[in-house]
Amino acid sequence: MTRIVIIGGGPAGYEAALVAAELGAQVTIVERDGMGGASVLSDCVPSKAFIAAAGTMTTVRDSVRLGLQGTELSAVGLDFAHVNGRIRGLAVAQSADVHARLENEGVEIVSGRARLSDVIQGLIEHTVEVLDADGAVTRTIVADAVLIATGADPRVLPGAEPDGERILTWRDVYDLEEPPEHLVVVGSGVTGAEFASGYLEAGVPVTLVSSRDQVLPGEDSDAAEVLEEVFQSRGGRIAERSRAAAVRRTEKGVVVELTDGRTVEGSHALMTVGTVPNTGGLNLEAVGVALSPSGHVVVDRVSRTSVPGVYAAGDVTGVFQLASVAAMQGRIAMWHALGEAVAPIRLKTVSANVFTHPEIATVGVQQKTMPEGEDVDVVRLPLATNARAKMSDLRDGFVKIFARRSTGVVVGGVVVAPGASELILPIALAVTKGLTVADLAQTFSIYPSLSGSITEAGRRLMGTVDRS
Ligand SMILES: Cc1cc2nc3c(=O)[nH]c(=O)nc-3n(C[C@H](O)[C@H](O)[C@H](O)COP(=O)(O)OP(=O)(O)OC[C@H]3O[C@@H](n4cnc5c(N)ncnc54)[C@H](O)[C@@H]3O)c2cc1C
Ligand SMILES: NC(=O)c1ccc[n+]([C@@H]2O[C@H](COP(=O)([O-])OP(=O)(O)OC[C@H]3O[C@@H](n4cnc5c(N)ncnc54)[C@H](O)[C@@H]3O)[C@@H](O)[C@H]2O)c1
Repeated sequence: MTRIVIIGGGPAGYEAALVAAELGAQVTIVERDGMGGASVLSDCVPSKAFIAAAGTMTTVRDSVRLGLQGTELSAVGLDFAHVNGRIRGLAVAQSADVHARLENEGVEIVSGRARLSDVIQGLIEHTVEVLDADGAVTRTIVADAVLIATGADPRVLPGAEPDGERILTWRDVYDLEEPPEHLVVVGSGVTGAEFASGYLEAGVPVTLVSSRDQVLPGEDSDAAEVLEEVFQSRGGRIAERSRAAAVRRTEKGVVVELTDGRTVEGSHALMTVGTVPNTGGLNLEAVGVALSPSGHVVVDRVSRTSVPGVYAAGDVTGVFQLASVAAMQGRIAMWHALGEAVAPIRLKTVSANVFTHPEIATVGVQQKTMPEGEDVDVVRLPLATNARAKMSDLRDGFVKIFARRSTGVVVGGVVVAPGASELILPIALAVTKGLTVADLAQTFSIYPSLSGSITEAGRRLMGTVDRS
């Protein structure tokens, strides 16, 4: 029986464990915090649960525009202690579900911190040590294949070290009993944008410190523009082209010092300036596992590292920091290690969503990365022209589809809308399966529906397909 040891119980680790167990391997997973990993306990699941509560509050407040009355709709608020208590409970319950599922599938779960401990490089077997909280080795496990799935932690800006009270990382916010009087979010990547949007929707005054010309520098520019407009129209402030040099505590709150000498004051600062891969203490260099200049574990498209029999998946590889990609990299590693036929990961088909208000979902080819002169046509339909959107008073957002002019094959798309994370699926399916704009155009969508804009975009693009 092939022996597999997995270090880290996040989506990369637990999805890999499920595949390996199903294929009959003897699987041990070592986790230092809790099953589900940071994704379930502190990052993805809690943030989306908070955003769900805050979004509901905005929906109720905005329903005044649809004619709802009877209570003080425009003044409803969030009970932070309740919301955060519910989120902590939800994370623990989700972690317990993952734990139970793994146990049911026969996976051995070991609590502790693991590290590789091969004494000689190049052997066919690998050795993993498990350490307790005091650093004592409690167990040594021999494996035919090891998966490193240790994730990433918040990057700490020197001079702005989190204290868990006023200077926070995104993992500290669920301990707040009261809403911040004024939250300064430092960093406008996906994490910063989501928290800035979520807290604003929760009724908290927010200033977003963005080091770039536009928030969400990696996303579609039109989408980022819509987000900025909505954020500012709801009273959010954006300090553009502002790089934080340090964050200081004051008597009443915090001061964020910018590199150009300006300052931004608030009651709390939320640091969202990126992540660092969790490779420390794993003994990777000694075992010969190559790291990139950014400190991520280098992997190929079937999750192999530079050491035969040692695989890596998820945020520790820095490939695409998404739970879905982590899970797929983990599964692929196990299929490969256990001799199954496996296709290398196809990153061009990954769909991703920014859970702001409105949401921004993307898949495939994007304008920012498209080489000049590419044989690609684009159509953009504003949400405001969609009948269903009008009925619900949705004004901000659009559907954008990219298709090859020569063949009509759909190669990418962007949806900016409430629920964009659900609406992107037909476009993702088209990109993954090489469907054409005609396939979209000829699909019956419901009338009235937001997805009607996707089939309509297909019809518009049909007219541009090269028929020569
Ligand atoms: C605020 C936030 C929101 C996000 N929202 C989304 C989202 O909506 N959708 C999405 O797709 N992605 C989202 N992401 C990204 C997503 O959370 C990550 O891509 C995902 O968690 C990566 O999974 P992983 O298994 O690689 O690592 P993790 O989930 O970080 O799990 C790694 C685990 O390894 C454990 N570990 C580390 N070192 C050791 C060791 N030496 N021994 C034993 N255990 C160890 C850690 O305790 C941890 O539990 C979000 C990220 C952040 C920061
Ligand atoms: N919905 C989702 O799927 C989701 C949600 C959150 C995070 N994630 C993923 O997690 C990963 C990490 O995202 P992130 O947003 O935490 O990190 P990031 O590295 O993507 O963004 C950090 C931002 O902080 C800025 N920054 C750095 N130093 C700064 C300073 N001193 N002052 C001001 N700004 C500064 C950077 O320019 C950058 O724009 C990403 O790959 C992201 O896609 C995904």
